[in-house]
Amino acid sequence: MLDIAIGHRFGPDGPALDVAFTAPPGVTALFGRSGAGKTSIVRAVAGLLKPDVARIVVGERVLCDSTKGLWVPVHRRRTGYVFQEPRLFPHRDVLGNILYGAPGRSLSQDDEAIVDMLGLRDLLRRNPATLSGGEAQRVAIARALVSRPDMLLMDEPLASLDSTRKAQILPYLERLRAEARVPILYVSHDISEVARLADTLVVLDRGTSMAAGPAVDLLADPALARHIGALNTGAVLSARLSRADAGDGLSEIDLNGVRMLVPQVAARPGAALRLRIPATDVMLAATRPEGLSALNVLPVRIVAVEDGRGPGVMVQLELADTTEGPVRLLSRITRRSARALDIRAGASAFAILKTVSVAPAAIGGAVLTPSGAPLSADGTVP
Ligand SMILES: Nc1ncnc2c1ncn2[C@@H]1O[C@H](COP(=O)(O)OP(=O)(O)OP(=O)(O)O)[C@@H](O)[C@H]1O
Repeated sequence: MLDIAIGHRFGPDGPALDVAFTAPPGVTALFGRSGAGKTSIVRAVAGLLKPDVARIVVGERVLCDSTKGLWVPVHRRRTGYVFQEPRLFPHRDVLGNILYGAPGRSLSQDDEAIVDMLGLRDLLRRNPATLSGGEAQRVAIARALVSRPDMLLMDEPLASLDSTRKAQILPYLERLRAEARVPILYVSHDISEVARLADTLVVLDRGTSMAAGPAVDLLADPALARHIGALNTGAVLSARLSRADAGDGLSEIDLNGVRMLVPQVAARPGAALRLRIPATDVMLAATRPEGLSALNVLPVRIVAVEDGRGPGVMVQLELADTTEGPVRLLSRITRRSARALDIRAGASAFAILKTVSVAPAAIGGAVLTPSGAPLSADGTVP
């Protein structure tokens, strides 16, 4: 459990930070535009920034409570910090970097498990200068974990990597989420990363926490689109792989009884998948369109229409033919189209999804290359 309340002002006329959220165990993503206050929160949790007023509790440990004058210094906080750049020590090999906080010690059994989880076994004697950006970042994560932190702070850990390296390291982070027993505070401005990794999402806007809650719910909340950004809003759905090879490089997935085609997924039938469908990739039609190249045309019911500030509206939809629980999507269309199609709550319509609109990098639980091709077993792009 993570309990954070921070009030701070950077100088008399400087920007203010006023955030409060509680997060269950797992990955909590801090998401917001540049200057929203993400790094300041992480620095306050680490003990590097002393807010004017704050109460920060990690699990059972109170790290800071300004009403009681309680302030645990940085070196006693037991937080592991991973920065955007790996910041490895160039004069030590990988093993020396991993054990930096424990000089003279060798890898314990638990450390060995961390090394294996992050795929570093064959790199232990390498000089950091010879590592790829993704490998170096995995070493930085191992170094943070080996110090046995109560909490892992990751500030844009993938931001300096290109999309191929990102795709390679994401499965390790998914493993970390599953296996690390510590809460993870994860800063990112990449919504597909957030959709893939976050259990809890905290949406920040100009120093204020606008919303905090389950990532799946918030990412699909039409009312939050103005803070998340229309381009970033989209449904995050759980699906099962029904046919890995549905021909033509496609797989068939099952969304509570509704079948959908996506770029081929490298997993066994029945595998659980996490799917992100950006609102801007969902079109609407009042009648079933004919002669369309899109493979996924799905009958839907309109749940809500949320007016934005610009020319667009955010439409919340529910798939009509589900056999189990409801499946909700979002569609962003222009206000003009909404009027022309008479889109209003309760009406029926058809949602049109192009297969390519299911971004491969946004599919969790299976590893795909940017082209949609499956990764080879060792995580490299074939
Ligand atoms: N030490 C400081 N003195 C003055 N202003 C600061 C200081 N640290 C941060 N700020 C300001 O506080 C605001 C929040 O900064 P912060 O770095 O937390 O944002 P962020 O969401 O992490 O942004 P980015 O995505 O660009 O890293 C910004 O306006 C920043 O300029």
